Amino acid sequence: MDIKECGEFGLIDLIKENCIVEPKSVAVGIGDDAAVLIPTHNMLQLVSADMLVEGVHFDLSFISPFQLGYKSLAVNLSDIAAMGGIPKHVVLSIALPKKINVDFVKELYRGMKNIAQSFCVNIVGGDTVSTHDKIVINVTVLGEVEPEKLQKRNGAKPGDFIVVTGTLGDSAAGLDILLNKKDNFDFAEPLIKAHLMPFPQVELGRIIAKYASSMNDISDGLASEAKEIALASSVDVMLDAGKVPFSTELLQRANFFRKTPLEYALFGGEDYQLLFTISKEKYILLQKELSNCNIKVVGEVKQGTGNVFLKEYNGKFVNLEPKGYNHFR
Ligand SMILES: Nc1ncnc2c1ncn2[C@@H]1O[C@H](COP(=O)(O)OP(=O)(O)OP(=O)(O)O)[C@@H](O)[C@H]1O
Ligand SMILES: Cc1ncc(C[n+]2csc(CCOP(=O)(O)O)c2C)c(N)n1
Ligand SMILES: [Mg+2]
Ligand SMILES: [Mg+2]
Ligand SMILES: [Mg+2]
Repeated sequence: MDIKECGEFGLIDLIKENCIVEPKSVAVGIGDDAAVLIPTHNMLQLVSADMLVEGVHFDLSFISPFQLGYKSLAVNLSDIAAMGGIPKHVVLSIALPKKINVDFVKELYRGMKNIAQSFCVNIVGGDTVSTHDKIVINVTVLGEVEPEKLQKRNGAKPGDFIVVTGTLGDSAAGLDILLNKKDNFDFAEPLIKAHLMPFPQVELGRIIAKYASSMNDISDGLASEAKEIALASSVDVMLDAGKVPFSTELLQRANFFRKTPLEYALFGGEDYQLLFTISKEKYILLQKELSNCNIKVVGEVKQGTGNVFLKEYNGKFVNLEPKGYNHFR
């Protein structure tokens, strides 16, 4: 069905089913001038927003509407994970060209509701408007965190380890495959999945939050995110190239790509893994709690003034420019 037949209100009617998965904290959901939410006693409230623009963040020739819906929420839940919090609600605003098909919108929301359900997040409202050309999706996410678990970017201390979750560079390598329209080899599948459907590290973030001194999620690349922690904490960060964790898919097929795994990890972005600092004593406690350890020390925090240095494979230290993804460069 054409979107013109359905209209703005018909569209909202289609969207509003199955939006509330955890009704205890929602007094009013979709259907009024504003949603009414019931915060949990003694919890700090977190709010964050990230927008996705067609042609900048996604290309409809290689992302399905389901995947786009999923990813739009995933990148936002990742920011709540980076604060050590629990995502609770999302507000979804979409701008759609008139030529779009209603089935596209249904699939988009199926992707959104799929991830919302698995993270027990309510869709409590949004806005629907038309655009002349490109699709724009804006997500505002609301979350909660205990005051003692709140993780900011400014708590890194000299002597801390700097640590990442998961593997890095997969998403940027996956994007390269998609952009260059290379044939889909078996090994490419997990890399492409890392790009199209990143998994926000909420559960790990909750555990790390008990021990870490600062945290960030990796949207713009390791170099850029490390710089944000270094600047906010007024310290220097020393990253060790030899310690950056890579997936076997990326490592074994490194020759296949235009860039090295390290370049993808440092400057690629969209990994949506967590980068955090932690004292050496607390790192031992964290490792004990995470028996199936999916974290890796990639360097150390030193006294300083906001610089990031990289120990290259040859042992030489270089000043690392935060030349990750930057919208206006
Ligand atoms: N247009 C804006 N108006 C007000 N605040 C903004 C605006 N854009 C960004 N911010 C704020 O700037 C800070 C940094 O935002 P930024 O988007 O760089 O972080 P991020 O969401 O973690 O990264 P990314 O967008 O790459 O995932 C946040 O506090 C954010 O709320
Ligand atoms: C078609 C297409 N071209 C390029 C990219 C790469 N890209 C876009 S935004 C971004 C950083 C994160 O965004 P933000 O900082 O806005 O959160 C990256 C790495 C993509 N995903 N799709
Ligand atoms: Mg942002
Ligand atoms: Mg972030
Ligand atoms: Mg960014």
